Amino acid sequence: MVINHGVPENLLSSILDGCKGFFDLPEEEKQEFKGNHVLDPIRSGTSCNVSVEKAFYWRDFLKFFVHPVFYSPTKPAGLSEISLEYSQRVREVARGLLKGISESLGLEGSYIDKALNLEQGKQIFVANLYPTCPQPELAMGLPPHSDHGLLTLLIYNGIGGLQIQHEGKWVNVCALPNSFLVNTGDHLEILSNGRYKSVLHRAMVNSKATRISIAMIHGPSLDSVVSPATELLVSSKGNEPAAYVGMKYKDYLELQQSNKLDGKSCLDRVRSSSLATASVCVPNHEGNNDTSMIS
Ligand SMILES: O=C(O)CCC(=O)C(=O)O
Ligand SMILES: [Fe+2]
Repeated sequence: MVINHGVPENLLSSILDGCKGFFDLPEEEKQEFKGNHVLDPIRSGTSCNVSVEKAFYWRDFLKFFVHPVFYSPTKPAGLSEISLEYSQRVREVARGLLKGISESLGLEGSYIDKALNLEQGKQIFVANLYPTCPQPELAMGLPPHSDHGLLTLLIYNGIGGLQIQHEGKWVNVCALPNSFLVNTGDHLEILSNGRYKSVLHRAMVNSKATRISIAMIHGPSLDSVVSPATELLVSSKGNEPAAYVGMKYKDYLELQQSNKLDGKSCLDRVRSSSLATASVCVPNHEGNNDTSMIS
């Protein structure tokens, strides 16, 4: 959790209000921003009432790319301006954290920035709406997953629901007002050769109050091939094997989003140990893919 981050409180509440305004639009207006493919810059949709393998998911979403090129839905009025400002401010916080993380790994502060070309880094705005659910025990907002990027900075409207897995148990996460919850993503795990682990998390629903969360994902540039930092693999104590094979971030995104969301199964595909038995293959988008479940 990050406090004292410098992003004004009124910007946090305006962006949450702006997203609520989007979800409150009439269905046909939201349809204009539906999108289809995982790399469409704006996508929205619902998984409320959809049964995927006996589990009911209860969530509407809006996702749009905000960097290196800024996109935003044109409705409701004002959302585009607020989301531009919010995205820029949060991006600065994320870059600051990545500088500290680089240093914590014994690397130069600018290491991650340079190695993964963060000037062109993919930043994705994901708004989630979890309406009140009559039978929350039968439904889930988002199933267990890890985020694909480096760091996700999350805010929500004061209604709890996020859980992370810690020592095999699901733990409720409550943030202080106006703070950012920070989840480490798969690409930080890969780059750090497992020194940082991506966080397995899920979102629960409730019967009393509608929850809104905004997850801002910060990833490498789409054409960065990410593998463990070589500097971390050689030391005076000897060489450490690379635990993951390199993959282009764009291919990883497509791989993750064209498969059913299932814990950290996408990361498992690039683990070196799994390569003895399976090959990493990138989908061709012709299958029955549900890309709505993952950020
Ligand atoms: O709603 C939440 O708290 C979690 C959202 C999330 O994990 C995501 O959008 O990837
Ligand atoms: Fe997530």
